[in-house]
Amino acid sequence: MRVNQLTITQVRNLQNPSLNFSPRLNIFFGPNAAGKSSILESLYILGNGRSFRTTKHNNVITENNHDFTLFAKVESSDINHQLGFNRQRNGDTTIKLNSEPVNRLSTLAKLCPVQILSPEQYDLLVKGPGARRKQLDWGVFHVEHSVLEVWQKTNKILQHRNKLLKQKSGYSDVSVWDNQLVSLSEQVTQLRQAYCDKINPLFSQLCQQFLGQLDIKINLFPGWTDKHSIGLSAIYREQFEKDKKLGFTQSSIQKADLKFLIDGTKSAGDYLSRGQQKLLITAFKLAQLKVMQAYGQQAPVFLLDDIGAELDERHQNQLLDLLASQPNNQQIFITCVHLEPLKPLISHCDDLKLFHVEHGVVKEVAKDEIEVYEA
Ligand SMILES: Nc1ncnc2c1ncn2[C@@H]1O[C@H](COP(=O)(O)OP(=O)(O)OP(=O)(O)O)[C@@H](O)[C@H]1O
Repeated sequence: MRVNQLTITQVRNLQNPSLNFSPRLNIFFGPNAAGKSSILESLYILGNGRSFRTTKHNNVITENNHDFTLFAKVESSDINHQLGFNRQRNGDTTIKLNSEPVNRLSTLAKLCPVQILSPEQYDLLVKGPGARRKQLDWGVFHVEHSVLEVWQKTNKILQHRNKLLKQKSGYSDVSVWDNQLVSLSEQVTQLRQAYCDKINPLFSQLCQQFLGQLDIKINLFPGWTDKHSIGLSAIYREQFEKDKKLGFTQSSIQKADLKFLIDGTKSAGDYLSRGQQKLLITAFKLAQLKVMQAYGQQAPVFLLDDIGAELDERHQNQLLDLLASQPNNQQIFITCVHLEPLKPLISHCDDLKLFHVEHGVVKEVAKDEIEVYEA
């Protein structure tokens, strides 16, 4: 998938730019607080319906305005589409695809897969399991769209079961749902496990590149522990009284987690330095990108926010080499303050666009003009 054109209206400090992008590499450079990340935020919203920086949509709307609008021309599976996204301060959202209203965010996600690596995500290992599960499920969905229906059914039954548990219903009433719940939970787990099996060799290889000889792998925790291999049905039977007391199902796909383990046992979050954790997350995101390139319906747009901020020179160069070796159908958007470290990537790539951003004004700059800005 690629974004060919984007018009941004009333997003943060941006002065309503209308931008034509390169299908390969787009670099936004300029001083702090210029508006660079706000452009990536707009691209991210196109594919996810929400920001990666805030859970509050209203923060994205330019102060003293009522709404923001994004209008994009995108190419998805070789078909051109026009995509519009408008969000009002009162929460009303209108999404239009080729002038037709879109009611489901999953339609956006299928059409415009967007992956991001930003400083906000470097603490993924030490955050709660929810953030890791989100990353996992994002990857599973983009390799196997059918998982969405299974998730939705599973979550509906879980909600119903939890309601009965809260009402202190008896075992016979609650367990009516268990067979179906177990079967659906196993389907979700199988798809998650299949994704982990796909990503692990690519992830380990990238970790070796970034972190040296450490043996790091991803392990899926399905959401329950089955020490005696009794199966989920028996676990539900065993845990019923405790579930009833708590008022919810303790063992479920909603408790799943991705464990990043060193030598199969040590938790990477407890063992690695902050810097190493950042490299691990970078390797994980790149592995997700590679899985999608290999198995997904289409390659996602890859956003790299503040590329120079968190990595030392050697690792930044490794990342840039990896970006330079991405396949031709991989569209990349990068933000940075200074272009100097990116010069090898810039000279290597023929099909790139550079944009200078300052005080919310975005201006396309030719390769031979950049010295003026870097002076
Ligand atoms: N709702 C808003 N309305 C107007 N301006 C806003 C709004 N929200 C944030 N801003 C301002 O927009 C500017 C753009 O921030 P942004 O994070 O996009 O810049 P940046 O170029 O990525 O900066 P950095 O290099 O420091 O990460 C900031 O000055 C911020 O204070």
